[in-house]
Amino acid sequence: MPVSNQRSALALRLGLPGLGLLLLAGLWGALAAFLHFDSQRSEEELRQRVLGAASGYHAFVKSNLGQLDLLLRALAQQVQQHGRPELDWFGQPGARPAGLKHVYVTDAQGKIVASDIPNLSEAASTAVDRPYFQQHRMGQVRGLFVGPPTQSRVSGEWRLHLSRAWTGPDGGFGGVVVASIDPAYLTSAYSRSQLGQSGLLGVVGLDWLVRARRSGDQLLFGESIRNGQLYREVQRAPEGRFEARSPLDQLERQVAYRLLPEFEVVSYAALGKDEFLAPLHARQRRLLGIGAVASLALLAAFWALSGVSRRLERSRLAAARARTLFQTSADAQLDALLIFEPQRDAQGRLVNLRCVHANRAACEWLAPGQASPEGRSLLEALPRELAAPLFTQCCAVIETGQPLVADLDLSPLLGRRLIASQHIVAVGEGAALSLRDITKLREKESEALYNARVAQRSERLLAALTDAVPVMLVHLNRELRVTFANDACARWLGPAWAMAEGKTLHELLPPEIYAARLPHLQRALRGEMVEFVSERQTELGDRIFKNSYVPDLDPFGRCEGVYTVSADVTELKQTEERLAELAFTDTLTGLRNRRFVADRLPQMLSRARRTGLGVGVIYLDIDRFKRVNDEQGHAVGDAVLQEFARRLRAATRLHDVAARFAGDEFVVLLEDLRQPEDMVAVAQKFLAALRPNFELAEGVRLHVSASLGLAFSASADTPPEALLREADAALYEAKGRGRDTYVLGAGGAKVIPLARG
Ligand SMILES: Nc1nc2c(ncn2[C@@H]2O[C@H](COP(=O)(O)OP(=O)(O)OP(=O)(O)O)[C@@H](O)[C@H]2O)c(=O)[nH]1
Repeated sequence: MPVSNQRSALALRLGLPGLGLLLLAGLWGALAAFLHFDSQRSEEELRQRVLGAASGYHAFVKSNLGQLDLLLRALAQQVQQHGRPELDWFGQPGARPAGLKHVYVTDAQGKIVASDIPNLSEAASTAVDRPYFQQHRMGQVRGLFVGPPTQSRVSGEWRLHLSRAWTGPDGGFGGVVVASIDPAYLTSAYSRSQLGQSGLLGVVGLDWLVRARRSGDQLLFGESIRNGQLYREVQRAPEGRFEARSPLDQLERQVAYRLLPEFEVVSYAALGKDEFLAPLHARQRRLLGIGAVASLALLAAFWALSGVSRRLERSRLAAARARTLFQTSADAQLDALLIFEPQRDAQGRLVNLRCVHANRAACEWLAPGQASPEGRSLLEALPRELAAPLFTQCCAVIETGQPLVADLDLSPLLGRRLIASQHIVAVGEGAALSLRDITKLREKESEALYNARVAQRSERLLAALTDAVPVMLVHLNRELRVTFANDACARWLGPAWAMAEGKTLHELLPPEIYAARLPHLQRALRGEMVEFVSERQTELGDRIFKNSYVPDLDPFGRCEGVYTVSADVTELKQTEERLAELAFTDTLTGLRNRRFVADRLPQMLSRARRTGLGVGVIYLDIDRFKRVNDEQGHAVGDAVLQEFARRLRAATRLHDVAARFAGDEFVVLLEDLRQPEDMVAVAQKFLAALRPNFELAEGVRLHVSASLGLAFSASADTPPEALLREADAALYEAKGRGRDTYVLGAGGAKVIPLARG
């Protein structure tokens, strides 16, 4: 990040909270100053108001006491001059001072000698016990004495006695003149509008008994305040101002007082501090509230502003990171990327495109060996043959907003093969061009196309082959569902197999055939190669098939299905059978041959064990056959052999075997013989069959005889060779006996029981 950006970010990060704190400090500083000033001003106003009130009250008290004093002076003078006072004028309107209740005069003994009190009782007509009388009689008071308030014995009302001594005719103490006033009158100057509810007006004597005191509606008389602050203040100065909490009502007041030395009283006025300063306090609370709300609002505003600034900063950082990331990743990617912004003329026509970004691949592909296109116009930065069509395409994309995808052959420009896939998309007001190297992709595509064609050809070939071969080819998946069946299946197994794909073998095969095939299929699905031969009826008749079940293994050796290959081996089997037949047949005579005897004789002996019947072997040899050959020729010899064979076969039962053993030797195998003698009848039958002359071709007429050796056995334990040897030995003996006869072999006859049951 550039250094200037870092500085401005730091300034923004620290500046906003700093500014907020500064504003807060300023706000609270101004508020504190104002509150302080306001408080000072209010307290000063309180002081001035108290002083004003005290001053006014002082004048009120002084004036009223002065008037009463004048009255008492006049009264005392009148008494002194005339012996008794004239009190009638007190009753005249305007003559009686306000607040004055009564006046009376006492003699030197305290007896009330004149009074405006009507019907004064005897008990009440003396003032000898009154403090003011005693004070005057003792000569302790020279002027007006403002006595402490007393409560009337008669009415119970409070009275304040203002008294003055009068001088008797002898120049001594003559008595006192007294004016009783309502002490409340002294506080009648109390103005609620000026003093409020907790203000105070009061007069206290220097005996520190309250003459009268009013606060709000509360009046108080005669209370001692010697322990109060006023007492201490008056000791210090005759007038002054102080602040104190009243012990009487516990209210804090600003008090101003002034001594009236001529009446020995102190007048004082006070204002309740809380009440007077209540508007100030309310204002202060209001202002503090406003200050708190303003602070909160300020804090909230700055918090929001810092939040916005932090978000802005984060966004700016994220944008810078994204820009760097974009630049790095764009340079790292293999695709070429260019971003253009449009440049328009005054009429809004798109006249040029300016490249605002080109990554490394773009520089290498589109402007090889030249300066980066960044910051330059498309038409200048890129080779003309490339720039002109690109300009047209980009303009079209910008104007229509439709992306454009096309292939771009950069081979001529680069001198090497490079096919690029070109994508142009509208980005903002401009366009982004990206190019991807798809040379290999295109090569692979054409290779794939070629391979697909080859594969199609191979597939067609395979289909032609599989359909042409006389083999049924089927592929089954693991669920034994047909995925492929060649045409041969439909030809042999019926039209259902033409659409066998997707069907299960269970659906396609008759139940008994399916049951027979299933074990083989299961073995093949386990990975085993299975081969077997089966016969079945097909559309082309009964056929024999050689079946091979080949497991379809994937590269990991897992069996995914089974290929079944069923080849029609009917002809092959028939050929095999024919060949087998030929192998067991003597070609000259058509009888069985020596190999057949060797194959069948052991089987007969095995059967003999189960049936309990015997097996017989008759060995026959044509007598003096050599002479026939020699005299008649070999062809006649063959004809003799053929005729001999014919007569032998005719005389042999169907299940017995007549075979030419070799040359002129024949063997007949007999089964189910009860005893050796049963063979004798057969031998005689043979000899009888030979007896008629042999009528041969070309008029040749011959008498042919044969010698027979007979052997018998009813035991499977008898080796076939031994039985043949025994028959051969018997034949040899028959030859020795002159030929044309038979001999029953002795060995077999002796050891084998001839008959059973
Ligand atoms: N024509 C013809 N002659 C054969 C064939 N096989 C063997 N021979 C002849 O059959 C004759 C058999 O003679 P032997 O059995 O040895 O003697 P034999 O003349 O029959 O006299 P005995 O058997 O002692 O009565 C030989 O001359 C053989 O050449 C054949 O296939 N065709």
